[in-house]
Parts: sequence; C-alpha cells; structure tokens
Amino acid sequence: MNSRHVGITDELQEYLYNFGVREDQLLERLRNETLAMRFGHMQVSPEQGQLLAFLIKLLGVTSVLEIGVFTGYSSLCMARALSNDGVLMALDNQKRFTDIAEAYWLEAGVLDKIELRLCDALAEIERLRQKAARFDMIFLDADKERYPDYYEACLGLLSSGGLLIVDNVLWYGNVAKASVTEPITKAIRALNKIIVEDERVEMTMLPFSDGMTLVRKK
Ligand SMILES: C[S@@+](CC[C@H](N)C(=O)[O-])C[C@H]1O[C@@H](n2cnc3c(N)ncnc32)[C@H](O)[C@@H]1O
Repeated sequence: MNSRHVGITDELQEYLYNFGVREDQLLERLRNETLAMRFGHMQVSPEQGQLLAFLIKLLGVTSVLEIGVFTGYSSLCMARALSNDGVLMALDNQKRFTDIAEAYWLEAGVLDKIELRLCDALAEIERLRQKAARFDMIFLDADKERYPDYYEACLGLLSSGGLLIVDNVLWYGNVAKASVTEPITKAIRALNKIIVEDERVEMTMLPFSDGMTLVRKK
C-alpha cells in the first residue's frame, strides 16, 4: 500500500482554510457562535460543509435527508446548494440547537427549502420507510452508538444511485486503536466493517476532517 500520506499539521490546516475553503461571513458567524457553545465541537468543519454543497451541485441532488442538525452549519451549506425546487428534511431532537439553526436559515433565505422535524431520528426514519419516502442524498451525523442501525435504515430510504454520507468514521483516530473499546468507537468500527463488506453499495472512505465515508447505493 502506498504509504505517502500528508499529515495535517495546524500549519497545513491553516493553509487549507486559506486556499481550499470559501466560507462567507454568515457561515463564519454561525461557526464562531457555535464554537463558543458547550458541545460546539460537534459542528462539521467548513471543508465538510463545502464538500456537501459541492456534491449536491455535482450530482444534481434535489432531495436530502439530514440526520443530526445541531446549530445548522451543514444544513445551511446543503440548502443553499439545492435548486429552488430542492428539499432538505432535517432531523434532530434538541430544539435548543435547532432554534439557532432556524435563525440562520431564515437569514440566509433558505428556510422554505428545509423541513425540520424534532424527533428521535431513527424512529422517524422507520416512519419514513413505511411511507416509502425516497431521498437522493442522506447525511448521517447523529448518535454514533446507533450508526449500524441508521445505516440499514438509510439504505432503505435511498433511491438507486443515491448517496449516503457518514460522518466521523475515523472518530478521532480511535477506530484504529485496539485499546479503545468504548461504545461509540465500537459502533463506528462495526459500521465501517459492514460498509466495506456490503456488496449492495459502492463506497469510499475519505480521511477528511474526522473521516467521512461516501456510500453509493447500486
Ligand atoms: C454532531 S451533531 C450534528 C452536527 C451538524 N451536522 C452540523 O453541521 O453542525 C449531532 C446532532 O445529532 C442530534 N441527535 C443525537 N441523537 C439524536 C437522535 N436520537 N435523534 C435526533 N437527533 C439526535 C444532536 O442533538 C446533535 O444536534
């Protein structure tokens, strides 16, 4: 295996932000407001938000399901990238977070593209499956302990050729450390094994931010 990988130092991360990411003032304000909050570390990185938006435009995605909204950074990136007839269904169970998200969606003029549902996401996905709902793209970024359950449920909601994006698949690098056996790391490891062995999909794991896997349903 080719072992030439560039380690991301703080210096290189700064370079990446200067030359690899375009973040406007609204997103920067949301990012800084969120980072100042407790749990602010849960927010996606600017480069992740940019990749999600890029994929939506590249693939002409018109329906997105987001699982895990938090203060709305990723949903704002995705909603802006959708065409005017595009829809983003956004699931979270914490109104104190999504109130912040909604204020930013309103300011960005994308509130009417987003259908926010305050719910337990896995239960809501099961309800959506019973109604035979379909999405072109799903971004999974909620409770990691249930990632394997989410994966199977999400595949049932994806159109053929649809894209599932799973965040935090490297979990701070812990997935590769045998000594780490806490429940979240174990669940993410389990999901990574399921995905790499799943012949129903094509996949690629990106060592990007905290690790993102792109899964295309055949
Ligand atoms: C990592 S954060 C999402 C970050 C977000 N994508 C962003 O752009 O900043 C995870 C979110 O999942 C939500 N969450 C956790 N468990 C959930 C559940 N069972 N149902 C719905 N939402 C859940 C949390 O409230 C939190 O807002």
